[in-house]
Amino acid sequence: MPSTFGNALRVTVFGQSHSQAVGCVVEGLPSGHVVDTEALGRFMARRAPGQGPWTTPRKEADLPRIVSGLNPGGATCGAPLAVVIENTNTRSRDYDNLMAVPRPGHADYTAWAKWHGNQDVPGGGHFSGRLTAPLCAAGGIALQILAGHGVRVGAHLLSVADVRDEPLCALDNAPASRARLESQLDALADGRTFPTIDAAAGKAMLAAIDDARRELDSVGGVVECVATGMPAGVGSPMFDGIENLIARAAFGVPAVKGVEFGRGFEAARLRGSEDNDPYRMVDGAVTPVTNNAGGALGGITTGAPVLFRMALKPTSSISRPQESVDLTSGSDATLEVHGRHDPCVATRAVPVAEAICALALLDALLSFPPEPQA
Ligand SMILES: Cc1cc2nc3c(=O)[nH]c(=O)nc-3n(C[C@H](O)[C@H](O)[C@H](O)COP(=O)(O)O)c2cc1C
Ligand SMILES: C=C(O[C@@H]1CC(C(=O)O)=C[C@@H](OP(=O)(O)O)[C@H]1O)C(=O)O
Repeated sequence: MPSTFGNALRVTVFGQSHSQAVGCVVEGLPSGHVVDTEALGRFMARRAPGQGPWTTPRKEADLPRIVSGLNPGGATCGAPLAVVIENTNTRSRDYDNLMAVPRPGHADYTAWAKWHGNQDVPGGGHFSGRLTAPLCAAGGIALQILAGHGVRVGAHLLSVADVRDEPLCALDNAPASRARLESQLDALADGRTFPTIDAAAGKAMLAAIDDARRELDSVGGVVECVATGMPAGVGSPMFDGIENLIARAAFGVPAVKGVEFGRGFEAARLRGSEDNDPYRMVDGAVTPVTNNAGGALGGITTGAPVLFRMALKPTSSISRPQESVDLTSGSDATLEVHGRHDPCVATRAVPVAEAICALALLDALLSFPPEPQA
């Protein structure tokens, strides 16, 4: 069961929600990058559980311990970089009744169908959202390396249930829109606790999450992510394009059910004359005037911001009685899920979108850069 992705930059995640630790091994990082461990810690904290009533109450410090891959000066040294994050706050008894009765919507039944009882159920095992902690550790380092190349990545919670935030200003590539986008990213990076651009939208989202939680239910949401500063010509046609790499990584994030780029599904309702991004020469460079493509054509970057959205389903572990089956007796059963769960997983998936975006783009830059012009 390979839990690995990437080409020149390869990331393998390991661990289960209630094993001693989760972590990752990152191969192919450029050497000589001094990891800013404080910035990495701050990035990890944005994803960590136990932040408030809109997250699972499980408290974890989520300290990324880098156990290899750095030289004595703290710089990447060319060897595989390994990160370990301890699991300190597990409560496996919450899962006693789930050993035989799978939760609808979680991976309990599919894991049983594959491994016939050998799978690790508590905390969701290797399927847990907890595995996004090592993704953030690897992605947090990739973000720092990309920043050194002038690439900036930022994400926000575009919607929860029916409540929408102001969208990122990235479908238009005019200078005024680019300036507006940078100011949106500045605002999102100001240390705010809830990741919306519009604070009022954030408040309404929190209310929607709280309503669902009090009704023993959950809600889903959409995370929108952008990367600015990617040069044109990075990527590959067919199977290793920018969209392929990002989508492959995004679907590794538990609960992601859809990914779209640029105008996304809305483009299917437009005419070519509306959807095409015209070109103009700006300061001697070919520049798309608009960005319906979301920064890639033919799998290769256009130089406009790379823009994608990922849809996360509502949390499957809800406290209402649900219909399931008892796998040991082969009979129908009613299930009540106990324990600590996120009432909306999309809120904590915002830094995760940034992490997988950074990993995919750094991989693309290392694996499929533009060829030098003769
Ligand atoms: C950050 C994050 C936190 C999550 N927390 C929970 C949770 O508390 N309870 C739960 O049932 N699912 C949670 N999930 C989702 C499940 O892990 C996921 O639905 C499950 O592994 C099945 O995978 P699938 O939905 O991608 O098919 C979380 C996902 C993420 C990304
Ligand atoms: C611990 C995290 O989230 C966990 C993700 C998760 C799941 O099923 O995905 C189930 C819960 O696990 P537990 O029952 O052990 O509390 C969440 O708390 C985390 O994201 O760090």
